[in-house]
Amino acid sequence: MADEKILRAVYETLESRRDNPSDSYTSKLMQDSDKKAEDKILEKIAEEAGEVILAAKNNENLVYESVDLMFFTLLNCVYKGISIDELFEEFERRHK
Ligand SMILES: N=c1c2ncn([C@@H]3O[C@H](COP(=O)(O)OP(=O)(O)OP(=O)(O)O)[C@@H](O)[C@H]3O)c2ncn1[C@@H]1O[C@H](COP(=O)(O)O)[C@@H](O)[C@H]1O
Repeated sequence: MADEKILRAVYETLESRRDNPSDSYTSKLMQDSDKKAEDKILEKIAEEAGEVILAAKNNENLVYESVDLMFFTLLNCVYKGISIDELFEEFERRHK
C-alpha cells in the first residue's frame, strides 16, 4: 500500500485508537486528561519539527523525520476531531 491510501489507513487506525481506548501508544496518548494529551502531542510536533530541520541541514534521515512530523500532525488532527477529508479538501482548494 505504498501510495496515498496509506494515509487514510493510518488515519482510520488513529480514529479507532481514539474512540476505542486500548493499551496502544496512540490510544494511551489520546486518553490522557485533555490538557496532558494535548500538551504531549504538541510537544511531539515541536520535537519532530526540530528533527526535520536538523535532517534537512545535515542531509540525512529526511524521509524518516518528515514522516514522524506528518504522523504527529495527523495525530493532532485526529485528537481534535478533524476528518481526513477536511485535510484533503483544503489541499484540493489550494491546488492550482
Ligand atoms: N506511524 C506511526 C508511528 N510513528 C512513530 N510512532 C511512535 O511514536 C513514538 C515516538 O516516536 P519517536 O520517533 O519520537 O520515538 P522515541 O524517540 O522513542 O520517542 P519518545 O516517545 O520516547 O519521546 C514511538 O513509540 C514510535 O513507535 C508511531 N506509532 C504509530 N504509528 C501508526 O499509528 C498506528 C497506531 O499505533 P498504535 O497506537 O501503536 O497501535 C499504527 O498502526 C501506525 O500506523
